[in-house]
Amino acid sequence: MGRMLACRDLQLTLGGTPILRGVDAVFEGGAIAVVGRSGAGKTSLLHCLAGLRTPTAGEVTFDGASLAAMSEEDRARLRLERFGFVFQRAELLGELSLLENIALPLEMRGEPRRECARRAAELVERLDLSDCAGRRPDRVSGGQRQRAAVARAVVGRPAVVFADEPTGALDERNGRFVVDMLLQQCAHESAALVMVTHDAQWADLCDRRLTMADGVVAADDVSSASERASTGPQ
Ligand SMILES: Nc1ncnc2c1ncn2[C@@H]1O[C@H](COP(=O)(O)OP(=O)(O)OP(=O)(O)O)[C@@H](O)[C@H]1O
Repeated sequence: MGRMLACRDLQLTLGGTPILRGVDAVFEGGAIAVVGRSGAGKTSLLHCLAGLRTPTAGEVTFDGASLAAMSEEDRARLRLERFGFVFQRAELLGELSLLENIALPLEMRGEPRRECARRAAELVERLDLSDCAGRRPDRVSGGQRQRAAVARAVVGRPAVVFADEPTGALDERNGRFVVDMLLQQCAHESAALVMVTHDAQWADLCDRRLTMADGVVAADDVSSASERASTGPQ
């Protein structure tokens, strides 16, 4: 895989305060954890990479194209068609069932109804949501909501899934289940995963760990999970 997503000398200043102070990184696929202390700039980096926020200086490119050079409409299309998102709280639409929420990105793209329904049903099955797919988000557990958010993020076969503290609202057991599902589904759909987390145990499950400190990349390591995988069984 080539240089799918990259940023060069990325800077973000908000209200006169430098938040990102020159971030260089290349994301070529696999699962990347973005870690670091509170306030280090993890969420700000994720928002810039995903085209949700315009950096003050520097550049983000996706498949070689600069996000800043695109019109807002083209960036919105990029987010809808090539990116998937999972936030700390699932942010599902309360008036729709889980199944309808999962199908929504495909419907917004104007895909045929039958295909939307087929694909959403496939994700419901894969994420073990069959029992509650017809219910609204306020009638299911936090773990089920977050699994539906994972399904919605991958339903459109994105190139990159951005997850910001996807387990923040869950207990450890449900958190582990959601991270496992997220990793599994991204691998299944060949999507890269960029996951902001403060939790070292989730970062260890990723292939790579980008450590942010004070608005810059302090370390960029291959994580132990990936080293174990490449070493193979002894
Ligand atoms: N709109 C804003 N205006 C001014 N400062 C902001 C704004 N948004 C965020 N910040 C500051 O930018 C810094 C980085 O925030 P960011 O949310 O990117 O960090 P983070 O590493 O994700 O933190 P956390 O782990 O607590 O979520 C923080 O010091 C935050 O207070």
